[in-house]
Amino acid sequence: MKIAIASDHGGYELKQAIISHLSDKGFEISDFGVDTSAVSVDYPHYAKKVAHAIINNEATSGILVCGTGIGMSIAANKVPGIRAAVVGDVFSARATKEHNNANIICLGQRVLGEGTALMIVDEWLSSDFLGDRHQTRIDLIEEV
Ligand SMILES: O=C(CO)[C@H](O)[C@H](O)[C@H](O)COP(=O)(O)O
Repeated sequence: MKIAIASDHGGYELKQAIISHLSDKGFEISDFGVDTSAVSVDYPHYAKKVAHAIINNEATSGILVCGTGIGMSIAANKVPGIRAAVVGDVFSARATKEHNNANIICLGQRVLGEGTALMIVDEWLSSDFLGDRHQTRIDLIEEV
């Protein structure tokens, strides 16, 4: 499983912690930046990079980190085929894979502690889409 990840300046430290955590577990990571929290950047550029990596099959799952996760999710969901979910708890992490087949999760460094964030990432990556009625609903989303 190849993971694409990016953050803005408001999510840099958590992005680095996630990269370290997932690298230790053997995941292949593509880091689309940023490389520092010291420079203010515009999160849509980074959401676009990860969303396109997913759509172009360069990665199977994407993780976006900003202050809240919200701006990243709004931007990523503009790309057709992207289902980006802001997640703040472990139950939702599992549900957004099982029910929504979210291909990107968005996390807020200014909202979440690092321990919770890493548990969310682990739960999402280890869960499976349930299909069936949930696929019907995803198909309806695509029609919207
Ligand atoms: O887009 C966001 C809010 O949904 C992110 O949290 C950004 O990281 C945040 O807006 C950045 O804010 P800053 O004041 O420019 O650091």
